[in-house]
Amino acid sequence: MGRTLAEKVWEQHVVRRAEGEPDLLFIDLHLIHEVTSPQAFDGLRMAARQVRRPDLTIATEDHNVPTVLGPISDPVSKTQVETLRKNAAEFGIRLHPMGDAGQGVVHIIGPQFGLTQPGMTIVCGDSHTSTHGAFGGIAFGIGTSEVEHVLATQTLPAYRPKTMAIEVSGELPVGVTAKDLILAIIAKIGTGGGQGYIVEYRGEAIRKLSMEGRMTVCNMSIEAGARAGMIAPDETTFAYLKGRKHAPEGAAWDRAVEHWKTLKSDDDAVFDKVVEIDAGTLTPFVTWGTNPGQGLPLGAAVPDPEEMADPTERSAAERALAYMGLTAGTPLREIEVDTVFVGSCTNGRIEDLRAAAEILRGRTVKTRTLIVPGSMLVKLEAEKEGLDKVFEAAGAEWRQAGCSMCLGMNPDTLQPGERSASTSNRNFEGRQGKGGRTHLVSPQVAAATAVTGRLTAPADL
Ligand SMILES: CC(C)[C@H](C(=O)O)[C@@H](O)C(=O)O
Ligand code: SF4
Repeated sequence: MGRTLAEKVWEQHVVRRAEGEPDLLFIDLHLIHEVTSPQAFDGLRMAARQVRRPDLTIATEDHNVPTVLGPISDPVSKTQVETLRKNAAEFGIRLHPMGDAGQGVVHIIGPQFGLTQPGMTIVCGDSHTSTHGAFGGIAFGIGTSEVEHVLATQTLPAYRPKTMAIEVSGELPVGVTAKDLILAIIAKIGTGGGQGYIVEYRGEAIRKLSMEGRMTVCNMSIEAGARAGMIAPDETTFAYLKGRKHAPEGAAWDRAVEHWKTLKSDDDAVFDKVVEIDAGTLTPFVTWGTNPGQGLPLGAAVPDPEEMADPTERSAAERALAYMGLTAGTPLREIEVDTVFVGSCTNGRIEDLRAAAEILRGRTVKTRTLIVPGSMLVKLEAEKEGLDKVFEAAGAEWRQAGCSMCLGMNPDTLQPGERSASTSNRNFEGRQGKGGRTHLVSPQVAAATAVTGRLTAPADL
């Protein structure tokens, strides 16, 4: 019987297997940030251990950094960042600190440097590590004790998840993006729908996505509860990687591509579960609630919990509407927002910024609008293209790289009761600041919303 892509990559990394025990996997790349690493390094110190493979480990500062130039004023954030610097120096780990040209959100810098490659196992103490699966590897988030294990041994014990195929047939209509697709997928299968699975996104619509789009899709796998998300590498993947700083070169590149071409599910591979979606039926998607599965097409209205048959779904919706300050039946297009955030590891890449700039060019924003490049390199690229000027002319704020308003761990937050349209991946209660209300959207919808002050698609402008 044929094997799935996930099974192939997994098998290639098993260094020890024993009956009734988790497999011990070799880890090809370990990404580190300031929030989930301090105790792991403390553990190493206490056990007098070294980092086994500093060459396969890379750190960046992202969650706690301010996105305006200047020092960190919050004492907790400052300590976390200083601790990471101390640990990186002591254990010999490459670090991209604030102000460094390589700094950025951990899931943006791996791919941009070509560190993220097909067929790899990649881990990080961060749930959105699934982003890297867009290159055809197995990438997943781990807890801090696992971070310590990987630092010490470059291996990780893990049980192999089941496999799910999400087949996306057809073509995304004009104006419908990878973000709309993944929001629609999560609304369909639910925030627990992927639990226990590695999802492989397949089909014509996936093949047509750029690497940026594929990363957006894989990024949010975790929001459907999946352990990881992945997409088989192809010419789009190879073209993206070629010439990047850590990509193989010359003969090594040719050998790598030969291997990468074998990384796909066999035609007769059997998935434990298959979900089918027709991309052609999709329209821009937005969330109305407090989990990423509570989403609807922008043309719909705020749903009525009374009409929900499932009691759990109904009470979740009631609570969400109360928190979000929304009334059932209100057209989503009439919801007014105070703030627009374009950024994060979901939509903080160059293509996302270009899309937002295209809409904002020659227009003026009605809301506070933060445009935050996912990395300093994205910032540089955007500035070379003059996108910063477009944003500033429209009245938006152009910032330094970081997680920013994706989560309230730095100065970019919502005030209680404030409402945002945000290109990030989580709309949980308080996610962007205590009492803040979040609508997850694509960069295109975010930019159009900034122009009107209401949830808007570019086609409405
Ligand atoms: C702070 C970190 C542990 C967290 C995560 O694991 O994802 C954050 O990145 C998030 O997006 O919620
Ligand atoms: S940008 Fe948001 S989702 Fe991504 S790592 Fe940072 S906080 Fe987590």
